[in-house]
Amino acid sequence: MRPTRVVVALGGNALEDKSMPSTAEAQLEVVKRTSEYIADISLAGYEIAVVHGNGPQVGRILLATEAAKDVTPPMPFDVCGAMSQGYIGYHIQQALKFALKKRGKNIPVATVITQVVVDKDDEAFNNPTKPIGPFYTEEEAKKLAEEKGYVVKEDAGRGYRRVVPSPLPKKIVEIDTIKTLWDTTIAVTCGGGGIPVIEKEDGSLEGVAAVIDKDLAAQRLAEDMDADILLILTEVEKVAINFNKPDQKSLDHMSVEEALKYMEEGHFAPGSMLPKVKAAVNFAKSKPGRKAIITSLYKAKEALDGISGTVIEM
Ligand SMILES: Nc1ncnc2c1ncn2[C@@H]1O[C@H](COP(=O)(O)OP(=O)(O)O)[C@@H](O)[C@H]1O
Ligand SMILES: NC(=O)OP(=O)(O)O
Repeated sequence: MRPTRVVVALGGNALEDKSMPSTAEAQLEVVKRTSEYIADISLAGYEIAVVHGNGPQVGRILLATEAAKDVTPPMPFDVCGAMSQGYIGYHIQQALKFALKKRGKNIPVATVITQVVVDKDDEAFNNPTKPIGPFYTEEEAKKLAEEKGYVVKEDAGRGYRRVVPSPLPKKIVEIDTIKTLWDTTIAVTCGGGGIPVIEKEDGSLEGVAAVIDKDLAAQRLAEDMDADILLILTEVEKVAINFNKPDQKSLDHMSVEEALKYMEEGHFAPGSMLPKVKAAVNFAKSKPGRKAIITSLYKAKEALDGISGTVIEM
């Protein structure tokens, strides 16, 4: 029997600690901590690939390149996405390799700079929803909207952020490379949801200004790799209904049918929990036996052991 295949999607708290400065050095410290949890999953015998977010990081790269426009030409949006995959992947490679080594496991870890095809007519291009970069006050946000033409939105009660289009992931361009690597290597792939590209009539690809949701890209990857489990790691141990209300109730399990009903009732915030539940539902119903788990990074191993997290299955 082949080992259980798990696609791990890492949320923002796996890369950043809000109490630390938003520097590359601080990110590496957090990634070292995160890698201990991922290495434990690998040590337990699961075959894994790692997907990560990039909202704060790609936003900061864009700000830096805009701010430096008088000294060097600004980088296009898709290139900023590629840069975010590169430096986050580098940190994961370094930290995860070491965490595995400490556990006596000599497994290669490699980042695949990944392009993901989106539909050029995706309606997301007319309705930006994906928050990127830092948080702003309402006043700062209004000023940025006026001066730079940013679209800004309130982000789940946490402040204002720039939002960009987030089209659906259709096809992972480098999937054959990921399949080739799978048996020998932990691939860090589809970072930041993948660099969004559109297919042109002549078959060539062109990068576009957008950020794909990494949980939906992880779902695409999990299906393409015939994974058994999509493990979505975030800040909360379990998904809740009536979230942040006096009658909040954490869930150990949701059938696909229940999840769809809760979605319709508005229990999951758009831009945070909703895409995770959508990705989980899509994966769970894509083939019998597949399941998704949403839990915190710190409970990841326990969730795989069946004693934590919210399981979503048919
Ligand atoms: N129904 C819900 N149950 C649990 N958490 C929820 C719910 N609705 C919104 N959330 C919020 O969603 C957050 C996860 O989304 P987000 O921080 O955007 O993800 P990521 O970990 O990928 O960066 C949780 O930490 C929680 O604050
Ligand atoms: N690309 C993406 O989904 O990033 P975040 O998880 O940081 O929002």
